[in-house]
Amino acid sequence: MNSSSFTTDILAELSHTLGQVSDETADQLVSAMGQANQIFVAGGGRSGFMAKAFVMRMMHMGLNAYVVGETVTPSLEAGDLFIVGSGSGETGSLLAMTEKAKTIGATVAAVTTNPESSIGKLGDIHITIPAQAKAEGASGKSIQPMGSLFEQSLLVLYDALILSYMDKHQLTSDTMYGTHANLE
Ligand SMILES: O=C([C@H](O)CO)[C@H](O)[C@H](O)COP(=O)(O)O
Repeated sequence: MNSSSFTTDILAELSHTLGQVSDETADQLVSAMGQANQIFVAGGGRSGFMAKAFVMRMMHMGLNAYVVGETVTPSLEAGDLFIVGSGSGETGSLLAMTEKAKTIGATVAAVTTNPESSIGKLGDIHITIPAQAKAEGASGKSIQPMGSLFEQSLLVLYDALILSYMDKHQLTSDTMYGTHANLE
């Protein structure tokens, strides 16, 4: 098979997977983004790359959003929003952070493949992306290796949340471009 056939298959997987994500829970997260003083997004490995992309867009929209683990990221406080994206919902460092965020009094939003996972169960808001998680093996849910389908779906979901927030707050690409980095 050539790469364009694989592209078609990947897009079909994304469409099928994201078509099953609940609008209701996604809307809950968009509302929480509007209410929080500060927003923290965590993710490991490739899920962490998607967190960085999401935080960049939230910054463009004027939100106080931070990637967990960066040197300039401040303290989480009670009432802040902590968003964790983890396909397995079991990554140890993320589980420890989620437990701490909960103890501090943050609202926890968990995006995982499994609401019954250790991280999923801690979510005040839980969004389920019904993709294959990294250690699931040949699940039949994806032709792609490991957690690729989850990680791609996570980026598209995060971008959909951005569009929803923009729509609710009458933001445009032009206004957001005003906060884009000018040292690049
Ligand atoms: O980078 C990843 C790996 O390549 C799996 O495809 C994962 O995103 C990373 O290991 C974090 O795992 P999850 O917390 O299960 O998303």
